[in-house]
Amino acid sequence: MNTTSIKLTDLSKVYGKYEAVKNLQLEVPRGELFGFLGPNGAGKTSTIKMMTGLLEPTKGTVKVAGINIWQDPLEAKKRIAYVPDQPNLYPKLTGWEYLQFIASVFRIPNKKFQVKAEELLHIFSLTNRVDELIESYSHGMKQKIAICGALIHEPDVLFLDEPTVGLDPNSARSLKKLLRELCDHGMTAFVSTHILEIAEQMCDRIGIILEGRIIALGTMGELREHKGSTNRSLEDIFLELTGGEDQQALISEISKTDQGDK
Ligand SMILES: Nc1ncnc2c1ncn2[C@@H]1O[C@H](COP(=O)(O)OP(=O)(O)OP(=O)(O)O)[C@@H](O)[C@H]1O
Repeated sequence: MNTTSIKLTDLSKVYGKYEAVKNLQLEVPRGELFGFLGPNGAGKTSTIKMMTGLLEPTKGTVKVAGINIWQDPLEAKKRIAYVPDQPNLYPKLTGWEYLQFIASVFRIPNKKFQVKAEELLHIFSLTNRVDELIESYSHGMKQKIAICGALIHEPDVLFLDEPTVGLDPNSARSLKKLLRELCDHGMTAFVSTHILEIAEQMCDRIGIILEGRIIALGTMGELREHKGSTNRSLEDIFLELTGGEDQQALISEISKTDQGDK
């Protein structure tokens, strides 16, 4: 059985003359909850879009669930789901109609759809709002219905861009718990986030991307070991690796000077 769920080989993206993603090599095994971190502009969204068939790579290959997404996009897309940070929904559909629409695209039998949809809506406390138009939903509710839509066809690989931004603490906790359970049952999740606490708490492995290259990869324990200390937080490691520590020191210096000036 092939246990590699995502495989990137030499994946690169050049915009004009700017190399945004540089020769990425990465393997994510089946069932892993992988956290993809990096500062603004590091290349996270470009990478995820290439992995989900939305942006053509300049060079290199992406395999998801053993399928090359650029050679066999239809087959690959049956196995994956992607929730962008600003999901595109249909405002004039109700939440239930939206889920029905997704289920029809994936040809899910009605009975199976009903059970799955009700289960997901319950997890995200949307059951009572499902007959309202999506345009009346709050930002967090829109995000939650997008996540329900992504999970309705039980994808092998789920890509999430900043999934907890806009979610209240209860919903964020439900999402974390659900992702863990789904990954324990064999789904693979590739989650890009700026919220380091989330990556630290829930991801099996973390990859840090900077200027288009993966500069660190491993479990929290491995990242700490690599940096030579067992009790460092992901924030410390991230800031050190991405050069944010210098900025942090500068900010402290400036704020000291400001206070001294008063
Ligand atoms: N369509 C485009 N044309 C030109 N340059 C682009 C385009 N899309 C992204 N870039 C550039 O590529 C680099 C990587 O962008 P990308 O959106 O992948 O980063 P990111 O890590 O997702 O950033 P953020 O955390 O701010 O969302 C940035 O320098 C960005 O300006």
